Amino acid sequence: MTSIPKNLAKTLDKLIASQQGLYREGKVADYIPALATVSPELMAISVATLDGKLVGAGDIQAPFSIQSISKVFGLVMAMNRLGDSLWQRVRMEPSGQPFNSIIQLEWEKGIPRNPVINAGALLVADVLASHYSSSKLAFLSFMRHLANDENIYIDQNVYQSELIHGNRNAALTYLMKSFGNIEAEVPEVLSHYFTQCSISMNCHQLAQSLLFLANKGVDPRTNEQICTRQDSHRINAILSTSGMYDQSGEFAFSVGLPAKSGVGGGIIAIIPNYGVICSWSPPLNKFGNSVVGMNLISGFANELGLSIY
Ligand SMILES: NC(=O)CC[C@H](N)C(=O)O
Repeated sequence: MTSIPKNLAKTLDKLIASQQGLYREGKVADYIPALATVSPELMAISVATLDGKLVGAGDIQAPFSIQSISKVFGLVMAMNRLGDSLWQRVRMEPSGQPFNSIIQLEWEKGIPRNPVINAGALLVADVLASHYSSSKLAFLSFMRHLANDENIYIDQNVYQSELIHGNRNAALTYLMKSFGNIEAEVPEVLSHYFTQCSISMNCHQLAQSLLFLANKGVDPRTNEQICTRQDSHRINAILSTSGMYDQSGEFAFSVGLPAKSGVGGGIIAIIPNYGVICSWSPPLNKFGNSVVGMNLISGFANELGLSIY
């Protein structure tokens, strides 16, 4: 069991100070033009613990586009709805390819490698779109419930930008549909997926929302079972092997925590039986992971010796 440092706030302040200027090593995502308008200099880190501490440093109140971090929440909803039959439509293997790659999907007959690359998340979006009468509303309600904040919103500017520039995601979904692995109409699936990616949240909200994954599926603030214990272990396993895309091996090697990144520059990392870290800094490396965000999480994890391996 990890020992909680008394001076958590000081540790986080020092980490933020150590990263000044390093955002220049990355590049803010611009394939979704609305994301390119965010200041590259913003950065934040939050840590939420199972015993109710919430500590942060930097721009912790600034909302950002959660992008692929939303894939974790979508997966929880789909696992709760479908149970084990979900795994007949999507696998749980690392892809060894960029997050939006198409090439593997045809070889593997429209079955995505895992639910956190785009193909897999679009498959999950199809599950939600076909099993909820209003999946977008259900998703937003789920996020508001977990964050305990009714003000969490969908950034319409980002949504429109994704819709206009979403040809690759459309191609992935049509390809899966051609193999019979998509039930709803493709535009409906895309609309759900872009909606969940366009949700804005800050580091404090994201860290708190994911505490259940560090606590065997139970939200420690309310004792509510958000997913089964087995599913929380499975999700953490998928995040460990695939959550940082084609840099997941390096992240496991150097940090050793289940994690998920998004092209908005956010990263969440689960510390089992302890809490959740969320970091944010918009400039990304070539894998689509935040440069400074990774430094912040690895700095914290290494200082406290948090690797699960
Ligand atoms: N890695 C990501 O955050 C990708 C999400 C983004 N909405 C996309 O589909 O390309």
